Amino acid sequence: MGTDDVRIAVLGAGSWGTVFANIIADAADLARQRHPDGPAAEVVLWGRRSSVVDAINETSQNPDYFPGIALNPRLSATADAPKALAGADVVVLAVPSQTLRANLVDWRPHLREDAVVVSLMKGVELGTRMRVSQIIAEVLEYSEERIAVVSGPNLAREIAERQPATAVVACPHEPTAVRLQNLFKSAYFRPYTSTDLVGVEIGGAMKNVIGLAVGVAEGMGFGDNTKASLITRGLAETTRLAVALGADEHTLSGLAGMGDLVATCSSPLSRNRTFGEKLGAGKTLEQVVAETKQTAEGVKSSESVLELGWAHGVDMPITEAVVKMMHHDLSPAEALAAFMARSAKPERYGV
Ligand SMILES: NC(=O)C1=CN([C@@H]2O[C@H](COP(=O)(O)OP(=O)(O)OC[C@H]3O[C@@H](n4cnc5c(N)ncnc54)[C@H](O)[C@@H]3O)[C@@H](O)[C@H]2O)C=CC1
Ligand SMILES: O=C(CO)COP(=O)(O)O
Repeated sequence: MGTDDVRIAVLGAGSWGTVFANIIADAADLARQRHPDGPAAEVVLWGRRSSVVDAINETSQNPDYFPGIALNPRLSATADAPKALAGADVVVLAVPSQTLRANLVDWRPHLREDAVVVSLMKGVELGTRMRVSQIIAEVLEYSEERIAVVSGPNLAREIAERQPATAVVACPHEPTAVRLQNLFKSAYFRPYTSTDLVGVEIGGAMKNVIGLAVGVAEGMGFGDNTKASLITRGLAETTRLAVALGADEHTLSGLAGMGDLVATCSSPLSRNRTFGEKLGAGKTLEQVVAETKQTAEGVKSSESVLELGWAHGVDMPITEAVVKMMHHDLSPAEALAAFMARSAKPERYGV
């Protein structure tokens, strides 16, 4: 590798980690076409299961998640995390957020001293109520210019098919966000920058919770008025929480707020919406959990975001209903009745 070349490790070969690694490999090819003498980027993907790793290396496909979709042939995979991390300038994290802390403790000794870490995760940690960037800062003891987040309307399957999409790369230190924007910008993936880490992360965590509620409404057979009402009041709830935590309210009308909320709540590809839909259609929580093979972050994060709301005096009625349905045996019909019986209010209230 040349001195300006970049090595990027993506940790997590599930749905989004695989597709994001592919975006970076495609972006690197595009950059090389435009500037043949410019720095090269090498992308390596870490996965837990050797069957997935072998398939990526041998067939340039991830058959467990995207059978038939051709990944960039320059994308390599390994089941050896220290090997993936060796010399990596940029480390991208794509595991379920409740598992991150334990994984990071294992990975920490293998990270380069000056590595930049990027979270693709959309959750809030149970117990600590920490956003993912806060977990990274605590475990790795990194300063803010070395921690970034990517979030937006990014249903992995569509981007695996190289359909056009946009996202936000957020870091309080703008030059880091711009550097990452350049590494991730491909012919079909257009990242914007932001310095509002709090707004981008709360938008990502909350859209999963609201996606569960919209899914329940879908499963109960309700139509577009109900779903539009939940999306809009969900955005109000998200914005109240984010602003209470220090975010810029405009972030929540952007790609990582409204954009992701609309994509998640409209799409049968969303795992959170699908989870809610099954519950709304009458399946038991145990049945739905047993049928859900991929990560539906909102199920667990609903509890931590509700606690964040309580701690900051923020009214979060949709989140509260979701928590009661996911964790306290409230039926969808009871949740709906309680929501509609709330006291009358002006459209805009609270923080
Ligand atoms: N799939 C999507 O469309 C998008 C997902 N995200 C976010 O990306 C994050 C990852 O989600 P997905 O890749 O979709 O989930 P996934 O369920 O498809 O994949 C998760 C991966 O993590 C691995 N994993 C599970 N438990 C683990 C553990 N304890 N330690 C290490 N690895 C473990 C699994 O083997 C799998 O490879 C989530 O926070 C999600 O909200 C963000 C944008 C889009
Ligand atoms: O984050 C996503 C879309 O931006 C993916 O949503 P789900 O996790 O609900 O599938």
